[in-house]
Amino acid sequence: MSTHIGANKGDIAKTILLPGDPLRAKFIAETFLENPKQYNNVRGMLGYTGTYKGVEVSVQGTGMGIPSISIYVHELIHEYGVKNLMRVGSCGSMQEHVKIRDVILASSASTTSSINKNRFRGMDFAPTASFELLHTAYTKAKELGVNVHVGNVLSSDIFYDTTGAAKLFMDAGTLGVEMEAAALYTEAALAGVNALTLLTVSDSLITGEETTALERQETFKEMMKIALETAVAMAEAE
Ligand SMILES: O=P(O)(O)O[C@H]1O[C@H](CO)[C@@H](O)[C@H]1O
Ligand SMILES: O=c1cc[nH]c(=O)[nH]1
Repeated sequence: MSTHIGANKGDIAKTILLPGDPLRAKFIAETFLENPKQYNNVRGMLGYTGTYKGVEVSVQGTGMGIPSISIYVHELIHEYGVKNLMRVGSCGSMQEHVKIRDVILASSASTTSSINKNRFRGMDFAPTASFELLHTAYTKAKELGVNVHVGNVLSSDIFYDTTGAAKLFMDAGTLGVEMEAAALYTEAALAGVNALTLLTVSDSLITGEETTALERQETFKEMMKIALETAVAMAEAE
């Protein structure tokens, strides 16, 4: 096992879905995977491996925020050899044309976190999605008829942000706000593996609308299907 994941080498698939919420990991495993086996319960951060359309896929909760996802992604890549990492999360819309229940594919992620400033000695690294995963996921989203947007998101360190930072990023066309994509992209880039963030819009910073828990579960299914179909396409392309 690694420090935070109680799996043996070989227990975790090459391609993984990463929801922030460990119960979303359980839901994905139980709803979509054949023969899901739970490989992790350390800190209640559930992880499972099963198959989807014959392709081995894992799903691992990552918790909320950059420090938490950074730990899981680092161990998944460096201790378990994971190569394709797809975050499946929720976000707040920052643009009028991005509606509740739409899906965003984050081509890039700005951040209010200082983590990359520290890593890159005060210089700005641009956390970017893998083109192959992004292109494949966009194609699958269109095939599934999902209302999808592609663009920049903001990975914020503060959920209840009263600093006014959100407005600066909105004015620059940022599509939505969440809390992890910039870290996922940076960890993946440093290791030379593929990463993508898919987000379902759960609320709007513009209108104040929110989805109910049930609505969120149902509409999150579209994002989950896009990610799983992308996993199959990546396996077929090998
Ligand atoms: O739904 P998840 O994947 O947790 O993502 C979003 O929800 C959490 C905040 O409620 C943060 O983790 C944010 O990034
Ligand atoms: O980080 C998040 C996630 C969902 N909605 C938000 O407004 N922020």
